[in-house]
Amino acid sequence: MKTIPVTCAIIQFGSKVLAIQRSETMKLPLKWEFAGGKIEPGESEIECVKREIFEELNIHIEVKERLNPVIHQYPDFKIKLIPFTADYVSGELKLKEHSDYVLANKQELINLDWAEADLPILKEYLKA
Ligand SMILES: Nc1nc2c([nH]c(=O)n2[C@H]2C[C@H](O)[C@@H](COP(=O)(O)OP(=O)(O)OP(=O)(O)O)O2)c(=O)[nH]1
Repeated sequence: MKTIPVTCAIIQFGSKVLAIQRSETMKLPLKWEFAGGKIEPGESEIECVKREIFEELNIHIEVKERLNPVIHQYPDFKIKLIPFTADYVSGELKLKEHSDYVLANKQELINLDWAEADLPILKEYLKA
């Protein structure tokens, strides 16, 4: 099965972190994730994550650090999820596709019902 490359951003708003919830009609319905999406042909990882964040959330970010990618096999597809930490820069946050969001303290994040591929990323981020 082919591995789909996906970027995502752990976006920091001061001491808070943004998590977003997938809608009922998306794959992995109602799971929480970091905003991002599939890399398009010819696009760099950083171009991808910035584009996806603007498309999904209407905000601009400054990308900070690349964390370790996670390869995860779901029952019917496989992804390589490439995470970045980022800081919010500008724009009014508007959800274009997702059903909900939270701005949480680091310790609160673990209580959400995450997409499985995100759990190792969250653990790495919380250790730092
Ligand atoms: N954006 C994002 N996707 C994630 C995360 N964790 C995780 O398992 N995924 C999965 C969900 C999707 O199947 C895929 C990301 O692609 P996408 O967001 O463009 O996918 P989608 O379901 O909206 O689009 P599609 O497959 O219907 O074309 O990776 C995450 O933290 N962020």
